[in-house]
Amino acid sequence: MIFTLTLNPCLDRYLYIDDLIEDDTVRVKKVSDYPAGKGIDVSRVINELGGHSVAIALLGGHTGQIIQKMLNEEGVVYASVFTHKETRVNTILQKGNTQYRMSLPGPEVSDEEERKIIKTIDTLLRQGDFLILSGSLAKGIKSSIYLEICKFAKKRGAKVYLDSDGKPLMLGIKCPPDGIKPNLHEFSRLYGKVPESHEELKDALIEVSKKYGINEILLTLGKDGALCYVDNSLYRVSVPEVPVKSAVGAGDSFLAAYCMYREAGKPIEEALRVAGAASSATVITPGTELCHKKDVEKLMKDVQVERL
Ligand SMILES: O=P(O)(O)OC[C@@]1(O)O[C@H](CO)[C@@H](O)[C@@H]1O
Repeated sequence: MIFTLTLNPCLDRYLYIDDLIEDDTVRVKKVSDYPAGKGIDVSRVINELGGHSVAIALLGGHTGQIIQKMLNEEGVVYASVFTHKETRVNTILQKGNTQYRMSLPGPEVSDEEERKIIKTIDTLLRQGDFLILSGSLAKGIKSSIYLEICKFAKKRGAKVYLDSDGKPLMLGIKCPPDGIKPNLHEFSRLYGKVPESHEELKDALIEVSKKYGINEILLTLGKDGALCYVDNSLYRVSVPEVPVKSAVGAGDSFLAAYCMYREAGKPIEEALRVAGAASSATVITPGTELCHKKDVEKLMKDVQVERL
């Protein structure tokens, strides 16, 4: 089974506007809401592709109830620890193809709520399961939480993937997780500088993998696809040029499809191909609707996976 963990979920609210003018009223043409947060996005993509996962999340208040309702409607299985504090609403201003993404800090989480989440994972996780730890941490959650969860999950024999940033990522990789899915900014912070060429990027991937003992690094590069280092081999994933509707969640879609295929025992190349197709399919879909299975199937033939 695949479990995703979202410690700072959100409702992604898109406000479609024609103009953003200083000191003037901005008339919103359309509003669209989606249940989100990186782990929830991963579970929604797995569900859309016909796979199985449980989204473990800390949800709260009216927004938390809305998210639960939306997940129920989509048929996404979740295990939530429910609090009275409002889950955040992340606002995305969409002006044509331009997005302004406002990410909120999230509510204060108590030690007791943190313990309940850990107990939920402890109750559900079995040997051979995949655990995907995704996103930022709500206020009050200690930055070593991913490190702690990773340690006990690995002791239990689960595979752990980490997709975060800043201190939670820097501490979490010390476990180390089996895999990480950084973008170029996050990866550069791990490496210590921005790689200046493609050659340096390849060397950097190997260096980071060896330094921290991370077996799978899935570096997503937006329209340039991905560069991945898995089981001591480098892979380039090239994606087709597609019309961009919203790139929000493209990285989550990559990780979702990859983990779904790996958990099902599929070869690395196949998992990377579907991952590339899922991220492209998300880019052509508006809002945080994420991908549609039919688009993923259609785009598969246009994704190239090359072992370097
Ligand atoms: O603030 P975090 O937890 O880092 O990321 C939250 C978020 O930006 O990530 C998803 C896209 O990856 C969005 O659905 C959501 O709004």
